[in-house]
Amino acid sequence: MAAITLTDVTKIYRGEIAAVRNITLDVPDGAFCVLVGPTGCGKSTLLRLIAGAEELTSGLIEIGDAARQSWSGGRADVAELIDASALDPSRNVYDSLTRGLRSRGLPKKEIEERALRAADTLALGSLLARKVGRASSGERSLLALGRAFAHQPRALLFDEPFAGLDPARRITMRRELRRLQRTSRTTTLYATHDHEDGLALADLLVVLDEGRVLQAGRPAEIYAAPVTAAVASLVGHSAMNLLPVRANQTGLSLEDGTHLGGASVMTTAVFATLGVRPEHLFAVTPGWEGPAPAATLPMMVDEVEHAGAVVIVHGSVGPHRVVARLAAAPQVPADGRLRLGALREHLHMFDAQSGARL
Ligand SMILES: Nc1ncnc2c1ncn2[C@@H]1O[C@H](COP(=O)(O)OP(=O)(O)OP(=O)(O)O)[C@@H](O)[C@H]1O
Repeated sequence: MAAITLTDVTKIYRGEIAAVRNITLDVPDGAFCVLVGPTGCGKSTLLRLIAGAEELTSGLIEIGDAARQSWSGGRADVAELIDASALDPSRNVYDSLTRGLRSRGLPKKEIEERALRAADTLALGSLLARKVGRASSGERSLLALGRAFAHQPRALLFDEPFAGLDPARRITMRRELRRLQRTSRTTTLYATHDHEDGLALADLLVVLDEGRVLQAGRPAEIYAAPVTAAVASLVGHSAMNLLPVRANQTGLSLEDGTHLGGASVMTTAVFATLGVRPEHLFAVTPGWEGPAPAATLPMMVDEVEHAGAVVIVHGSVGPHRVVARLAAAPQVPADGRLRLGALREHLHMFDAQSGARL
């Protein structure tokens, strides 16, 4: 297998659209790297550059001992870009699984062995004679995975591979992919909008925006200490609540003067952005006996949504929208006012101007 090293990689389309800007990144051999970021942040372009399907504007891409400074065409045995929607619907599943192997001229017996092993692992054995066009979208996603791992390239590149699947199927496929990747130790890059995918799958999580890397590291580190307010809003089960505050020794207050507590949070007076994740808020109801909150948000509740194991409460704190994910439905008084608390270790402070973590 192979490590992937990007040095100062830039892609500018038509001389003006900077899709990828000066990206330097090391993906260790055998790692599962997830690229997350909003639409248009450059995820697909980066994968296509690594696959050799796009010409680099500048920089260097190394995959093991194969390096690319200018475009010379991708080599599927080096880095293969997997796309379930690109499967030919008129082929049968077996043909589809083996196509890339045949074009590489591998011996017939090895092709058969690899294909049957992949079909067996993914429970596709009973579908081998079926036309791809007659397979369900979940089966096609499995087939795309099977092809990817049967080919055994040095690196695998996935671009939103499970985008069309229902949530339950998505989670199963995600687990399947992670299992196959762990077994084969194939260096994998996986692009997604879904930050939960990133948190669940990645050894290395890379947060992109506007063609740049905002932060790269272990998912748990990025979740616990996002380097900027922008990263905080891009990584988590849902976006972090961000509130502009004035902070000093006496605590945190909103621009309308509402005091939020937080006396020991900042020692110097600053204009800042307070960040707190929805899942880190709790309802401080009368008779509350849990830990004392370091800061409290007086919320005017406008919607309580029951979402299975959690309850999602929507409302506003001053003029700002706030969301809380609570373990149980809170008792909201008739006036709609609910005090939400957060512990010190769950309060994130960012510079109001630059967004940098304070
Ligand atoms: N062939 C192209 N020609 C011109 N501009 C392009 C081309 N491909 C992508 N872009 C632009 O480059 C930027 C990055 O696009 P890219 O598709 O890489 O983003 P993305 O993060 O994968 O988005 P999405 O999540 O929507 O797939 C966008 O502004 C896009 O419009």
